[in-house]
Amino acid sequence: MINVSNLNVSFGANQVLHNINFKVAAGECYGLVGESGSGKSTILKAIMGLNKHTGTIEIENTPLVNHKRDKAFYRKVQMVFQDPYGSIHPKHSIDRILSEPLYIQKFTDIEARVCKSLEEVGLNRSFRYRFPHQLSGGQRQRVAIARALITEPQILVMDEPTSALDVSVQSEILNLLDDLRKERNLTYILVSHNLAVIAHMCDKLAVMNRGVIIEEMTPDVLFTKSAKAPYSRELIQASHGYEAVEKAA
Ligand SMILES: Nc1ncnc2c1ncn2[C@@H]1O[C@H](COP(=O)(O)OP(=O)(O)OP(=O)(O)O)[C@@H](O)[C@H]1O
Repeated sequence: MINVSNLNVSFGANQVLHNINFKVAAGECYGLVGESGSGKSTILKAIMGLNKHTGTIEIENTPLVNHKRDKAFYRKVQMVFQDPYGSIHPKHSIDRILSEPLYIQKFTDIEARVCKSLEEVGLNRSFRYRFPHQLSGGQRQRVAIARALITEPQILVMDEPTSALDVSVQSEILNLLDDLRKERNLTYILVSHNLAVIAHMCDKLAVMNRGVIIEEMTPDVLFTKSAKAPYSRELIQASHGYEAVEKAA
């Protein structure tokens, strides 16, 4: 479904991604973990065409050209950001926020789709007439997820989608994302610094350090502490998230 090969990104003389290679199968959740500054967000931004890059990014065996992304791309791939307050327009009603992508993609049954998408993320219809500042952080992230999914993309790319939320709300949103993936056979790429989140959500993960993928593994490697690379072992040892993983196991 997604095939990234020899991806390189530089900002001026500073090369921040070095030969990144990974594949994500349809219906899979692929995690990216690593310290702050390791290049996780830069990979997502390259996929979304938000920064210049070299190398190849293929979606369903079709290479994306340069860093430009067209309407057909956004029909297939959508992004959910860390901060729902920053990613949805603060002065637009929820109805307008959810309707806009439908108009852009030339859907006709807009009202029915808006109501259905609110229902799917656990918000009732009355939310249509509210504004972002009237919602809690968790409700705003539900709206951001509804907006990302309203045009029925196949792929969601997510950058720390729960880290701006209260701990009590984080698992609700993660469970919602997990359920939606299973219901719709969606493909996810999920960035998180929290190994417990990645272990809970992902089928496979890549450990990153300084713009390089150090090791790819399945979540059971986190549970069994059987990472191969010394850096991955250190990251797992150092992670509070890993303690949570151990407790949950
Ligand atoms: N627009 C930019 N201009 C210059 N340097 C940038 C830019 N965006 C990112 N970088 C640099 O690229 C490197 C990787 O950043 P990136 O945000 O991808 O890391 P990250 O792993 O997502 O970190 P975090 O977990 O803190 O979000 C960092 O050194 C960062 O300073």
